[in-house]
Amino acid sequence: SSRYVLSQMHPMWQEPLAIPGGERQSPIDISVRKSMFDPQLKPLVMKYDPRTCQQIWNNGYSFLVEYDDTTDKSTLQGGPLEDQFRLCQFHFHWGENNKWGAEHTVDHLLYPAELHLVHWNADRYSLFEEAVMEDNGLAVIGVFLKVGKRHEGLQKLVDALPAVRHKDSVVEFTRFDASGLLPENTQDYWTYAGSLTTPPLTEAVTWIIMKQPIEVSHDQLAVFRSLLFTSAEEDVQKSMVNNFRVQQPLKGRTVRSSFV
Ligand SMILES: NS(=O)(=O)c1ccc(B(O)O)cc1
Ligand SMILES: [Zn+2]
Repeated sequence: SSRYVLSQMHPMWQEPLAIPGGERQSPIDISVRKSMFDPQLKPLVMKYDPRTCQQIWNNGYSFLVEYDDTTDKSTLQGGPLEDQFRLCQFHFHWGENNKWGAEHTVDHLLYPAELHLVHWNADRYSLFEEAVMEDNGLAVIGVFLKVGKRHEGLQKLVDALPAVRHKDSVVEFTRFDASGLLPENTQDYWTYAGSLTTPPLTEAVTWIIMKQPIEVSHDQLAVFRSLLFTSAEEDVQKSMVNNFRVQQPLKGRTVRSSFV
């Protein structure tokens, strides 16, 4: 077909000028030596029920694996959190090559991709849309991806991606265990107060960034890059790559660690 596939050299969208508050924006670089060990941080407790997994949706920024969050079947609690949060979706950010793509960095170390498991505070709010406006409304677990051996748990998801190649496409996707995407060690993490990294950029997120990355194969990551930012009707197709936000000022925030 006469369609062109362009790879973008810049993050996916221009930064809006004024951001609400702008005091706790994400993503950030995590300086290991400047983070503070907090012995009062509790173990994280993830209880994800694969039966709550519903579909994959290409929203034009990333692909979202969406969960039924109308009950307390898939939850996150513990760690820095005082309340119980419900899993509503997970998605990824990645680059056009394996040199960059993640949103957070650790001592400026770049990873090729980053997984975000998005949860909202169901003890205090009744809908995600409500919680997204509150400073204790959301909790997002970030997991770095590095290129190495094939990730068996990811393959079912990778095989479904061609069905959501274009923006606004949806495919049924059920019985997927999100905990299979977590690293073996989920007790070593950094946590800080931040924001969504795509519009509406609201400062509602308690970030929990895992220290241990997961390994995925080069070929698995290459399938992410076969997705498109653009819908099927558009003449010029744009590869969905570099869908990460530029890093934001720390503005005096402290990053705490659960480990020494
Ligand atoms: N990239 S992120 O995890 O900060 C995130 C999560 C959810 C939404 B959203 O539902 O608009 C936007 C960004
Ligand atoms: Zn994200």
